Amino acid sequence: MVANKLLTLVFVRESTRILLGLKKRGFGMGRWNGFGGKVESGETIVQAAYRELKEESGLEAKNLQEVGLLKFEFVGDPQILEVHVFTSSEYEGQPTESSEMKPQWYDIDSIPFDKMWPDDKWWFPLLLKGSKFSGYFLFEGHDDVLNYTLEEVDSL
Ligand SMILES: Nc1nc(SCCc2ccccc2)c2[nH]cnc2n1
Repeated sequence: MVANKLLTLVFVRESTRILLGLKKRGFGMGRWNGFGGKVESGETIVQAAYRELKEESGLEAKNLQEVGLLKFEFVGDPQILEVHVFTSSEYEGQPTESSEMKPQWYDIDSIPFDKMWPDDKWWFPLLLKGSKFSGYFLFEGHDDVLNYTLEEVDSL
């Protein structure tokens, strides 16, 4: 059994808009996404979520809530990405460009799905309506989802 790679993904949400970041390099470069990254040894998943948001956006979240668990498998790659998705509605600071991400507010009615990971269009509506969700996506390359499962859950 290959150990999953633990990752975090944080979306800061206001009533009518959500903060996304344009990934400037590395995995997912050129796509708008939430803020996140690897869980380092010696920190919890939640601590990693706070840390990565601060590092990548300049924002200090005050109330992270875990809302989703997503697993991504890529054909030919034994490592499965296990992404813990969080939202925050209270934060301090101003969105600040980092080496990794260029932040921008998007109205929740005009999310740029064509410039995001292809799976997002399926689970983002669940995030926006406040559901908790769990999903698995099998990718071939970074653009094609071969199959997926996605369900709303009562608890993660
Ligand atoms: N939205 C979304 N995000 C990711 S990776 C998120 C976790 C991450 C990884 C590396 C740096 C920062 C954040 C995805 N992978 C496959 N589909 C996907 N959809």
